[in-house]
Parts: sequence; C-alpha cells; structure tokens
Amino acid sequence: MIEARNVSRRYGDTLVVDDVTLKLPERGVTSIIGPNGAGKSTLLSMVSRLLPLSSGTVLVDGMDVARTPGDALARRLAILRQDNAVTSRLTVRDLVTFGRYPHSKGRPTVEDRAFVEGALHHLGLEPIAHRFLDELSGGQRQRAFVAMVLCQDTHYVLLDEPLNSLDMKHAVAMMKELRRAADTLGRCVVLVLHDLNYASCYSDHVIAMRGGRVAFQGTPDELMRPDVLRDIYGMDIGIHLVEGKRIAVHYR
Ligand SMILES: Nc1ncnc2c1ncn2[C@@H]1O[C@H](COP(=O)(O)OP(=O)(O)OP(=O)(O)O)[C@@H](O)[C@H]1O
Repeated sequence: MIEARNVSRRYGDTLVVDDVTLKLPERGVTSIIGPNGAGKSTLLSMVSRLLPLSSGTVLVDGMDVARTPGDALARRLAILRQDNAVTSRLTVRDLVTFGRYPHSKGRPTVEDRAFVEGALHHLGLEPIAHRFLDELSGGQRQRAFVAMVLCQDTHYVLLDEPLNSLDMKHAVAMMKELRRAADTLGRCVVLVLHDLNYASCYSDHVIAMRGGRVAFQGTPDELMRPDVLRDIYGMDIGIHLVEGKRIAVHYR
C-alpha cells in the first residue's frame, strides 16, 4: 500500500502540498484530479521520490521512500512524469527496453525482451518500434514513455497526465490498457487526469486536490455531482446520464 502521512511541500513561504494524509487503494485505478496548480504532480513526485518532502512521510509497502534504496523502490513503483525530455537519439524499442533496467541491469534476458515486445504490442507501437523518439509525434512519444513505464512491471504504476497529446481513439485505448493492468494483472494504477469523464468512466476511486489539500475522495458516482464539482473547480458543471454513466458537460 502507498500511504502519505502529513506530507507537505513548500517553495519559499508557499505551501503547495499542505499536510496531506491518505492511503491509496492497493489495487485498481485511482485518478487524481483538480485545478491547475492544486499540487497533483508535486504529490505524485514526492510519492515516487522524484522530489524531496518538506515534511511528513511516504510509505510504500511499509518502506519509507526517503530511506529505501533506489533499485528496491524501482522494482515496486514506476512513474511517468509530465515532462519527458528526450536527451539522446533512442528508438522506441530502446526506450521501452530501459524500463527493464531495474530487472536486467542493462543485460536484457529473453524474459526482459518478451516484456518489451508485450509492452510495444499493448500500446500499439510495433509499427514504429524502430523509429527514433525525436522523429515521433507528441502522442506517439507519449505512448512510448507509457510502454516504458509498464515494462518496468511494478505493482505500483504512477502516471502524470498519460493522456497528454493523445487523440480520442488512443486516449480510450490507453485507459483500457491501464484498466487491463489493474484488472488482469492486479496492479495499483494511479493517474493524474484533467478530463473528468475519463476519470469517472475508467477509475475505481477518485481523489481531488485543491489548494494543496485533498478536497474529495470517493467513487466516480460520488464525484460526479454538480455541488461536489463546483466545490473542487469553482464553476458550474452539468451532469448528464448517458448509457448509465454520469458525464460532465461544461461547455456553457
Ligand atoms: N520548482 C518550483 N518552484 C516554485 N513553485 C513551484 C515549483 N514547482 C511547482 N510549483 C508550484 O507548486 C504548485 C503546485 O504545482 P503542481 O505542478 O503540483 O500542480 P498540479 O496540480 O499538478 O497542476 P497542473 O494541473 O497545472 O499540472 C503550483 O502553484 C506551482 O506553481
């Protein structure tokens, strides 16, 4: 289980994550939503130790992330960051193979290669596996980074805005792939999402942040109510039942 205890992060005098205590569900898909600047990415970065905490503790399966060796954490938790800079000339297959590093230490086995091919297949990347990352579209590159993260084969999969740059077809395919990881592989998938309808249709649990704090936690049905959404976003959002699902409409 991932547990945050009284976690805060400040920049100068500004608290951007303010005394957050929460336990993430051990399995299934959890989405973190909320307005720009609410602290979602900062929280995810602290959970994965990309960013040090100003105060508090994060435990992953009871291990304090501040004191856990990097390779031990990398075998349990993988993260997709929002800003994936491409610094060298890698092919899609090279990048995805990097995801196996915590297991292979740079010497991929037959099993590692099978994971790579599986991830390329599941993200629809086989036709472009030989292409260089700096020659791809934004959405193709995003799918390659997600494949790398899934290839790490960790129980905890944290993804900061995985739908960035994806068209509708690829966004739906991505959410179905993440649901598959949760449902058939038993993973704990945690996503930062901006689209309420993807969050509500594909998640088991939703956490909303606002002003550095957790403003809401619950099921998609509990989230998708005008009063709850007004409290989170400070705007009127209509909810309509479509094919039994609560869909948010905010183009008014
Ligand atoms: N390096 C930094 N120095 C100062 N302030 C920062 C820094 N990084 C983030 N912040 C501030 O921390 C706050 C939270 O940022 P964060 O990226 O966690 O928000 P978010 O909820 O993920 O937002 P978004 O939806 O826009 O991605 C913002 O006000 C941001 O300006």
